[in-house]
Amino acid sequence: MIGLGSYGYTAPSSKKINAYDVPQGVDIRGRFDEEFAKILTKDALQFVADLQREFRNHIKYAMECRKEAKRRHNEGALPGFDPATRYIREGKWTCAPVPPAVADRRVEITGPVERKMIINALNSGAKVFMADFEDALSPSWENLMRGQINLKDAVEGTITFNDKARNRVYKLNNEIARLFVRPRGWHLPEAHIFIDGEPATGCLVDFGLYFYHNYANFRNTQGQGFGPFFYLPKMENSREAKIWNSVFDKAEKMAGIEKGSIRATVLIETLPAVFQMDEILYELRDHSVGLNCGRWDYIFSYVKTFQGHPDRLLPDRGQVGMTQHFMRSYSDLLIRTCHRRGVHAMGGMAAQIPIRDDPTANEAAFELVRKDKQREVKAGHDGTWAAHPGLIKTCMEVFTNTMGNSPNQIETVKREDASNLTEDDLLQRPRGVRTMEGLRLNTRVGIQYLAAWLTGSGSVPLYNLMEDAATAEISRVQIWQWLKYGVELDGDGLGVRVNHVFGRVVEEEMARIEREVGKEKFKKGMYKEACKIFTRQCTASTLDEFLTLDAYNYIVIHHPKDVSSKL
Ligand SMILES: CC(=O)SCCNC(=O)CCNC(=O)[C@H](O)C(C)(C)COP(=O)(O)OP(=O)(O)OC[C@H]1O[C@@H](n2cnc3c(N)ncnc32)[C@H](O)[C@@H]1OP(=O)(O)O
Ligand SMILES: O=CC(=O)O
Ligand SMILES: [Mg+2]
Repeated sequence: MIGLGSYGYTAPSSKKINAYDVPQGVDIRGRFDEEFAKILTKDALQFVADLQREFRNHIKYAMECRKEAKRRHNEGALPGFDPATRYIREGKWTCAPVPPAVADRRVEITGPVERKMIINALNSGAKVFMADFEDALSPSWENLMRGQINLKDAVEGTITFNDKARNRVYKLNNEIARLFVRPRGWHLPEAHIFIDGEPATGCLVDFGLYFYHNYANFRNTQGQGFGPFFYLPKMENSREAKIWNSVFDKAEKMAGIEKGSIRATVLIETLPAVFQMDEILYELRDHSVGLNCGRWDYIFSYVKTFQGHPDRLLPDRGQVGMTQHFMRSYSDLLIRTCHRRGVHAMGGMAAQIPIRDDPTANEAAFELVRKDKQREVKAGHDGTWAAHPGLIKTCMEVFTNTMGNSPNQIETVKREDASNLTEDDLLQRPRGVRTMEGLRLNTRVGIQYLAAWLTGSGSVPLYNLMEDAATAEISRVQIWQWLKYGVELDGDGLGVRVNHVFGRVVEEEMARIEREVGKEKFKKGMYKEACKIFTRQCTASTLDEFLTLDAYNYIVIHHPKDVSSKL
């Protein structure tokens, strides 16, 4: 059952009785399940509702400020450093000391909050596992609630998974990675939970439920007295970090734990945020464990921020790597900023994954990952991300070759040279060409990713690369930008204009997808719906803010009748 566009903002029916035991003003519209009810307890929901009520206006204001910044950028303004907060950038202050439990983060594995993957990731040999409610997860009610159950079992140490088909039981090793959790971004609603007649804020649901059920166990078993630990995505301004800081203060108070127990790494993955790194750390200085280069969303954000600037069009997606001047400058400045403030400067995700059936291609993929990690560690990053357990050993070797036994490079690589980086360096136009193959690949990847997302998978392997919401966004906005400005594909020598061929490209790539995945899977999957959503967004006169916001309407499923009929 698909609730097409149904989450709206309608008030909950006063007659309906919830099977979940909810506090006043809270209405659960997702399917009832006895297992989910152990997460959606009255006390936990009360905590989420308290967060929602205290912070909803701050969040609304922050989202309005995003719109205002967008308006300025669309009128031609460039993002830059804020003169009003120069005193923070130039001031001598540091963040709270790094908790011993997470001093060494040289390799972090990431993955959705799926049961088997959580066990595999915690056992992978990585120092940290970032469990993802965000880029790697399709936020269906089932995925979110099961994700919470899985994390609770993981923190309790009791998580197991029985793969009956393969006759294999998964359980935790004695040594496991430290757990970080990434809630959704500020912009996403949770349409299965209404609070005072409005959908809850997605990230407050993710954070609130996880924190409520796990803080005590986590601090005892994982955090050596600190924690829980979080990754915070997609922020654009330090005012958004300030809200998180207040959320953490409130959570610590509720739990009766010391201020500064909760720690978070902020992803710098929007273009406006690169000019706010000091300010973001400053707001979170009691709760920070660093920043991370979220390179894929950053590239997406470059296009989004410059949607009104036809002189800043991107070349093919495959050419926008970390060695482009604007990307290298961002990583260098992030390292300098973090180390000056005493916290980790984390690298990002190379998209290559192991290729099982082709040893030569596999070695080439590993070599690309190796090079990317060498660049990161030599630049001064304290750790990096791996998409797959098969890559941990390689990443670990590269970081250990340079860092030896030191847990990080915070005190040893200061990168003062990066203090000379200017706004021009951070905004420099990416170089490269645009090709028909680039257009075709964007189309094929975008549609297949969205089809997977609509059917519950938020990260998938496509053409030997990891694809998730952030990488798919690049494919979408790149096509949008090329169409909007009638770009000529200059890399093939054919001089074809994108808007003359896009319709035909979509048809041909859909046919190719059908051939590649097979008729049966194509028919059963949501490829046609995905194609409709994707092409609508690519051809829209105004750029949609997020691919997943519109697509979310297709995965919202309300169950009021099922619930009341059970009573
Ligand atoms: C831009 C960003 O935000 S990056 C961060 C968000 N993105 C991610 O986290 C992506 C994480 N990676 C993945 O989801 C997966 O690696 C994929 C989808 C890219 C590839 O997955 P698969 O095709 O299943 O990989 P493959 O078949 O090689 O998996 C082999 C084994 O490794 C496991 N595995 C693969 N990736 C992971 C992972 N990230 N964490 C834990 N286990 C993993 C599989 O579950 C499988 O386990 P099994 O042998 O016990 O059955
Ligand atoms: O979240 C990470 C990114 O690269 O985007
Ligand atoms: Mg991201």
